[in-house]
Amino acid sequence: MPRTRVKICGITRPEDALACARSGVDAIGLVFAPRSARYVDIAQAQRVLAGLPPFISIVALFQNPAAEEVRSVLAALPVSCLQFHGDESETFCAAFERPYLKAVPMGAGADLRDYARRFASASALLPDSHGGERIGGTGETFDWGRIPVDCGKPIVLAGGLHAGNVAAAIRSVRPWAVDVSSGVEAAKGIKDAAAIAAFMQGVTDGDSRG
Ligand SMILES: O=C(O)c1ccccc1N[C@@H]1O[C@H](COP(=O)(O)O)[C@@H](O)[C@H]1O
Repeated sequence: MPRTRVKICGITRPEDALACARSGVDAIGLVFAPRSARYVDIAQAQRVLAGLPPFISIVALFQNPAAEEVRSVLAALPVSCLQFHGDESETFCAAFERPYLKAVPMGAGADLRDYARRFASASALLPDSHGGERIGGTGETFDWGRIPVDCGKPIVLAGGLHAGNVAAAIRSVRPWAVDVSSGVEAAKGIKDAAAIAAFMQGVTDGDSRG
């Protein structure tokens, strides 16, 4: 089994991007959803990425953006992957010829197999606790038992993960990757290097036992 990949989302400061790199994080997420407390504009995103060593994937997160907003970010930043966290259609998500993650709000009735069929072009599905008024980055978990063993797409598990529960989440879901924002923060948009390191240890524990 490959080790579970880790994405840390909502990076707003260069020092937090470096803390991720030093802890062995695979991907960092930049939030371009204006309603988020973790929103960065392109200039801030460029500052965040300026001192980052190579081989760390950059994920650009959007929520119901205009196509032009996505294109502006892609033109200005070395984005490896897009993340769509709203009600975007498959046609829209696929229009940028870039790998993308499609977030799935795990409210009542959410059906990951159905999403896998409808978003055949997605690289992975990202089940999360958002939906309704909750835009994402909620820090809330959902019932991991609702994720089918093989839904037809790799799973990037999100929603309320932290150092204390990520090992159990990995043993329960066996996702391709885990994604965290609130659970490694000192305050909204301000990451905590010790919490990131502890989270990485939790991932190692989840991979090594059970
Ligand atoms: O992080 C945000 O502020 C955000 C805003 C809008 C949509 C998604 C957002 N974050 C994503 O939410 C999940 C879970 O976050 P948390 O660990 O529960 O805080 C994660 O995929 C973030 O990428």
